[in-house]
Amino acid sequence: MTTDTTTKDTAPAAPTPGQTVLDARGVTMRFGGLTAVRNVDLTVNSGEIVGLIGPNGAGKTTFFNCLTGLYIPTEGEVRYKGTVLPAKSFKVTAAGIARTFQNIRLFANMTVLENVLVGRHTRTKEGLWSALLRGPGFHKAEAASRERAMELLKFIGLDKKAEHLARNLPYGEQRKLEIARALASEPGLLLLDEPTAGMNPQETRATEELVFAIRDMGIAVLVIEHDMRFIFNLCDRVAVLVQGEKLVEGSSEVVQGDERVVAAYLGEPFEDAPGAKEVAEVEAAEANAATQTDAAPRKENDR
Ligand SMILES: Nc1ncnc2c1ncn2[C@@H]1O[C@H](COP(=O)(O)OP(=O)(O)OP(=O)(O)O)[C@@H](O)[C@H]1O
Repeated sequence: MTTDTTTKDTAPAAPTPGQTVLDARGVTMRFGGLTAVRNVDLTVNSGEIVGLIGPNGAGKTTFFNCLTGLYIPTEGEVRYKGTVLPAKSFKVTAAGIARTFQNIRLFANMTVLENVLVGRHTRTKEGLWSALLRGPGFHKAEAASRERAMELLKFIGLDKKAEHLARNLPYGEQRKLEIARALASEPGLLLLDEPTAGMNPQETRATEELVFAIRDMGIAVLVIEHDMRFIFNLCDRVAVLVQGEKLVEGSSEVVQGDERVVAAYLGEPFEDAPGAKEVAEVEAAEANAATQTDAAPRKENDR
């Protein structure tokens, strides 16, 4: 284990290099008779960007929900920096895990800045009475929060639109704003659920750069995405879920070259896959039958 001898004058989220930030063990989630996630182990270390991929319905979002206190896993344990996570999402955020959602969840009628300020509530110490009475402590805390929120907006390139209503932002910027709001809770681990969904190639490329910059700020990242180019460019490690189970985990090169992943993702049987020969025979027989039907003379009552 590495010993940290540096003084703590850096950003609060900066972890010890190589430290295990997330440690999920044996996570299983059942909904009645359906096992959406089965016995999944996954770690994320500081300084890492880890990808989670898999076909639709593989259990990726359910796994995220198990990590963030939205679901209590049927079995298994999730630790953040060595401590078992509480089973409430706001406590998970306070512990240091922030997330974005597959479907944008902004406050559409609030400004861009206000949306980020909402994300800071787990980091402000001022309580309800302080907020209601609006004493000096409240004003100081509010000014510090606004300053940090503006820093984050500058970081993601939305500072010039701080006073715009969230609903008036183009789609790609709304996704960025979600990331800024998640960062406002000063996480040590950021979970991104399909951050480039609906984006054009330029926006996707910019998001890639943004995720690298977030990692460089000392925040570990776990990202779900269907855009394979994005994932393989970005991630130090990629885990593949198929039907709730982890099929493969490794570097981008290892995962891309794994024929089971290609088969699971593209639904194409790989060479020597069980049943591949039978499928080929059936397809050949069907093609043959179709040719014969086309060639056969029509009967009188077919007209
Ligand atoms: N709350 C729930 N109740 C019952 N079944 C659920 C629930 N949430 C998810 N499921 C089921 O669990 C399985 C995994 O779903 P999940 O959304 O986690 O997959 P996913 O890999 O994130 O898919 P996608 O890539 O399409 O978002 C699916 O069969 C889904 O229908």
